[in-house]
Amino acid sequence: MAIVHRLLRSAAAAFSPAAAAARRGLSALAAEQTLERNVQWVFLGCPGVGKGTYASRLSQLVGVPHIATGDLVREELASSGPLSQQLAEIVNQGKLVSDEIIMDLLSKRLERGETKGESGFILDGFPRTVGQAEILEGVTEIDLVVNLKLREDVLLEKCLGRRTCSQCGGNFNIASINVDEGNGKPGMYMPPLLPPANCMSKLIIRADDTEEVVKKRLDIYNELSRPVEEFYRKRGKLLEFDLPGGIPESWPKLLQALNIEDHEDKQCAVA
Ligand SMILES: Nc1ncnc2c1ncn2[C@@H]1O[C@H](COP(=O)(O)OP(=O)(O)O)[C@@H](O)[C@H]1O
Repeated sequence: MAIVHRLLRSAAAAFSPAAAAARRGLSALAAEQTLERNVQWVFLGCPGVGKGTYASRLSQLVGVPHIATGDLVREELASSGPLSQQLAEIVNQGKLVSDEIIMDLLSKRLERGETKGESGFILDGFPRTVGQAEILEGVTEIDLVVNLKLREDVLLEKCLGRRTCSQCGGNFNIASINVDEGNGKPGMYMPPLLPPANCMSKLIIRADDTEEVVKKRLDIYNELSRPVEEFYRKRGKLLEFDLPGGIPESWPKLLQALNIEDHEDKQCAVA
């Protein structure tokens, strides 16, 4: 991890073609830390698919940090630091932040984690372009990439239903999705994930979760992030996962696909 954040930082500072060759040379150094370490996974998927929800649950189960670059961007935005105005304009238009800024935020986050003894990670929202995937590949080994998939009309509804508690930071979703396919095809039911009563009056909506901006983010995903799926598919690292429904239905199936047992879930079920 120490190596990963240092290398990401040097990647952030070195965006010239001449630096590309040097970056490739760094991979040998990074390989040292793949011998004995925690998992290094990536979650891909369109806005609203549930990357944050599933990556966060898995990170608790596997014992590695869940690092969402969207959260890092929002923290920076809220900090009213020198970048916040610039970031607000980009994010609220649904556009991508520059690689340089993202690398800088990510390497700082990894560095903070390292001082707390963290190792391994589940990345959510990074890499989002083939360029970012190449940089990541140049600095460390990714073991597995989970590609979460859901139909586009449902994604929009899910984004519009997202709510966050401004006090506890909990993420909820008020959308109740019930797609009836007809023609004998299986429908899809995703119950809302409602907040507890004490969060109800403190719910906020992300500024970029408006219909116009979500549509723009979906377009950008299709243009710039979809090729990242192919990048990892070619390397045999992509696990495709079609979400069958809401969390109660999808979570056990995702664990099954990942070959992971959730003992706590079983204990809860028994209790
Ligand atoms: N890896 C990244 N590269 C560029 N911009 C990013 C990246 N991660 C997050 N962002 C910025 O932060 C915003 C919110 O990210 P995120 O919470 O991951 O959104 P989404 O719900 O669209 O997956 C993005 O629309 C983008 O502006």
